[in-house]
Amino acid sequence: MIGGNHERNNFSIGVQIHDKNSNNWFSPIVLGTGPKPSQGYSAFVLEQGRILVIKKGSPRNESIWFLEVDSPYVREQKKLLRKEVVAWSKGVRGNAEKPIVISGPSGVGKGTLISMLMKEFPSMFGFSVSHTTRSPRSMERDGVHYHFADKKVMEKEIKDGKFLEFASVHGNLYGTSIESVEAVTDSGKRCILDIDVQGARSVRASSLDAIFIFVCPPSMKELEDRLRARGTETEEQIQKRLRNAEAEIKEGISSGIFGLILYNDNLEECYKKLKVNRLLLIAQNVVMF
Ligand SMILES: Nc1ncnc2c1ncn2[C@@H]1O[C@H](COP(=O)(O)OP(=O)(O)OP(=O)(O)O)[C@@H](O)[C@H]1O
Ligand SMILES: Nc1nc2c(ncn2[C@@H]2O[C@H](COP(=O)(O)O)[C@@H](O)[C@H]2O)c(=O)[nH]1
Repeated sequence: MIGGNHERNNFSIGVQIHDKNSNNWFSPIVLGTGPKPSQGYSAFVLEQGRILVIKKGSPRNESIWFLEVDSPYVREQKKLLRKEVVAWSKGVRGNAEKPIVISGPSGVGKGTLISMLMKEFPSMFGFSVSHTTRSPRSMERDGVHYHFADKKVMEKEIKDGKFLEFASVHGNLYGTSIESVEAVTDSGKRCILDIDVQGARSVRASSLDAIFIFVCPPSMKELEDRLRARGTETEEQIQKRLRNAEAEIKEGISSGIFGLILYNDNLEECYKKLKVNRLLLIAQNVVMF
């Protein structure tokens, strides 16, 4: 049941589950941010374990919401949290631009390609600033490159449902907050997410309709050279990232998560392919370059 609650003079939208066997009602963990309390919502049960919530008479570009009850994302969260879980996700009617998820092993050039795209099309693309528990590099600024977070605080925020996805990557916690994605989409730009393969898998299982791109290095030797030349990691961290890279590349190429696989050999060539294949990306065909 989705309904209005009066709690300490605050009107809020609550969710309760009815267990037919015991005839009991209980409150699940509610992940994500639901619609703002107001009157005039309608709910429609959709296939794939989702309920569409829409406000009557809202303008075409106003947000609509999905309450995920039994989607792959919710099933995954139930397993992780060992509790009953439902999740709100935001949808947009009209010509909303799909977010772009870019993954690939550390050092392959994702950040470089994203910077080029944002520099050339500043009003078209916006970067989703992730949270991480790793320490900032000398050139990195809090709130610009990452939200540098305390592990306990971030874990609590994950439990509170503030993250679209999160993963332990190379020994640190990384995650995309719902707020970070909304900040970009609310500004009318297409959101770009630079996240690892585990994160991409979680986004794929969520109801965020995105385009998924995997960036591959021309060889492991070249990847190693790029990581070393960047000079941001210790030898131990480079070795860890290279070990993880092998599994990430295997999964990136074979998992079917990614609609486009780009080889970043020559940077300019790779960037051109990223730009000219926008139509192919949108069609979500698997293309190898
Ligand atoms: N095609 C290329 N040829 C040579 N060097 C490149 C190429 N693409 C990127 N680089 C260089 O490789 C290094 C790693 O690139 P970048 O930091 O963009 O990788 P990344 O995939 O974002 O890594 P991480 O996942 O660790 O953030 C940088 O020094 C960058 O200048
Ligand atoms: N699952 C997520 N992965 C993320 C996120 N933000 C970044 N990343 C990935 O982490 C590695 C390492 O990044 P680095 O900045 O320490 O070099 C890289 O592959 C990123 O794609 C996130 O929010 N979620």
